[in-house]
Amino acid sequence: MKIYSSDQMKNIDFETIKKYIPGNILMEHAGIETVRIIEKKIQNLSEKKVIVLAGAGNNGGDSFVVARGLSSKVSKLDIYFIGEEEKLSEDSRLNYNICKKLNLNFIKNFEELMELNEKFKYDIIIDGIFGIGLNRNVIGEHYNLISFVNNLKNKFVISLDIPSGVNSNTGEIQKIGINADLTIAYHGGKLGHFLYPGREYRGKLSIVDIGIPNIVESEDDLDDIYEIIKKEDIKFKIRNKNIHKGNAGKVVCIGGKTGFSGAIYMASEAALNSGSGLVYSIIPKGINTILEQKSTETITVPIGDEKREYFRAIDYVETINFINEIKPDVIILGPGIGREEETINYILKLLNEINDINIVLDADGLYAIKDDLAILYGKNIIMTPHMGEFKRIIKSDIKNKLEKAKLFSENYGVITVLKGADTIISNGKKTYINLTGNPGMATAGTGDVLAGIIASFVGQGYNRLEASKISVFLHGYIGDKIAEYESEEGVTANKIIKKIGECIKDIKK
Ligand SMILES: NC(=O)C1=CN([C@@H]2O[C@H](COP(=O)(O)OP(=O)(O)OC[C@H]3O[C@@H](n4cnc5c(N)ncnc54)[C@H](O)[C@@H]3O)[C@@H](O)[C@H]2O)[C@@H](O)CC1
Ligand SMILES: Nc1ncnc2c1ncn2[C@@H]1O[C@H](COP(=O)(O)OP(=O)(O)O)[C@@H](O)[C@H]1O
Ligand SMILES: [K+]
Repeated sequence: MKIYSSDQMKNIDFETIKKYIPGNILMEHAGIETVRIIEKKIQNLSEKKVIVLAGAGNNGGDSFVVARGLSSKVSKLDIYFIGEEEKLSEDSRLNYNICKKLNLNFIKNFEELMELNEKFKYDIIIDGIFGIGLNRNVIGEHYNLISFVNNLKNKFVISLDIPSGVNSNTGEIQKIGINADLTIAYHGGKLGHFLYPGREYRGKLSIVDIGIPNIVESEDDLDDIYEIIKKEDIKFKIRNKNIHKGNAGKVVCIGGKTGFSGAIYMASEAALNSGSGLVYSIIPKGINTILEQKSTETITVPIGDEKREYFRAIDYVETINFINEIKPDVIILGPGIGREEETINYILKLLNEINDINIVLDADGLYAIKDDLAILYGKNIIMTPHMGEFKRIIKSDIKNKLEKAKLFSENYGVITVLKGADTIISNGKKTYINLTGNPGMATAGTGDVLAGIIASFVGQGYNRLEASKISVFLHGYIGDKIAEYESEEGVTANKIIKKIGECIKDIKK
């Protein structure tokens, strides 16, 4: 499902108003649709005492329409306008004046608001303080107002378009944000509704149509496309009836060192359980015995001498020879591989040699390239960093992480799967935010499993972006199933592997 950045949304509003529908009609739609949703969702509405908080922008304008629509349907309604009348936009002023003419009660100042609340105890708060026009940190009287709302007891907070204080592009909180129970968004979801921490602030999300004609978006070919991944967007390919293991996807996992054999084991098992025909694990010989005992279907390919506990640079020759011989569809490079200097050189030498094969670069494979990013150019790479690994690579903080992941993908020609509670997948043009998964997945090895699933789907012929999208959704979906059957605490990487098949079936339904 498509979602929007604030610039895209502003542009859509602008084009609609310029060519087709006046702003005050859009505002009317936004406000009236909001009233309709409130009537549907709030029981005993006629008994409720409502305070409408209106800011100086068009979000405030929407709230004047809501105030007018709700005033006769509730037991008490007051408006607190935090702004200057002279600075209101034409559309907002129109609705402000209607509220005045209707003699709706405007609260004079913050002190009066507190007094009235003491007396009546508002039970519904309409938040029209800021919408997608928020462009700086919230301070002063706005800060105090938001803090006042968040501290109220027994209230139901409804934010118009986006909770005030949440940045609609990044989901970041601009110093303080309204903690909403329900957000009613106009025309479409915004990035800030789905990226944390904004995702936690917005409560339930309802998206309403405000009458923007379809033609506006077809005329406006958006350069960047943002989507959240829905179950119905996941399309698994039908497996060809006469395939054999040699052409059902050949995956090579490269990684492991003493103490970290589990990572490569889990990546390989995840690949197998996602449908790959053949999975090989290239590992330092020193851990071969352990891995052979654990794996039954995976073919282990030990490299180096008996005591070799980690890869050395020279091992790349043997590795490349093997790769040239078996011609895999995809290589996972990095799980459990470690950070020995020799190993880093091994990884860099390998990457220099491999040009046409798909690579999932994970874990310490990402550590190895952190000072040699040019090595990524011209290759078919999916990178799967978590936030810490990504920070190390881009050498900056991860504020505005979506934009940074998108830019990185564009600049280096890779697909970035930036893992977290709101995993972001981008090829630089198209960017997805994933909604599946839960805090139970913050446990050792779940990342290795994801790398294995992604590689498996790449190997089965899905394009890299599609494979990443499907895998991230599926991985989180399985985590959610385990949390539902057992508990979030019960989620482990091994359980995720075991449920891959069942959940693929589930998603196909
Ligand atoms: N006509 C339109 O374009 C439509 C706009 N709509 C509404 O309009 C909203 C966007 O309206 P605006 O662009 O006017 O923006 P907002 O209503 O979000 O507010 C922006 C105003 O707040 C000020 N501001 C921003 N950050 C501030 C801060 N931290 N502290 C104090 N003041 C701050 C800005 O200078 C500006 O005056 C949408 O979210 C939506 O609710 C909808 O009514 C649909 C139609
Ligand atoms: N709070 C969370 N909500 C949803 N998914 C999460 C959460 N925390 C972690 N995950 C997922 O779990 C996986 C963890 O991967 P990673 O950090 O690489 O762990 P490891 O290195 O232990 O395998 C990622 O896919 C991430 O998206
Ligand atoms: K708002």
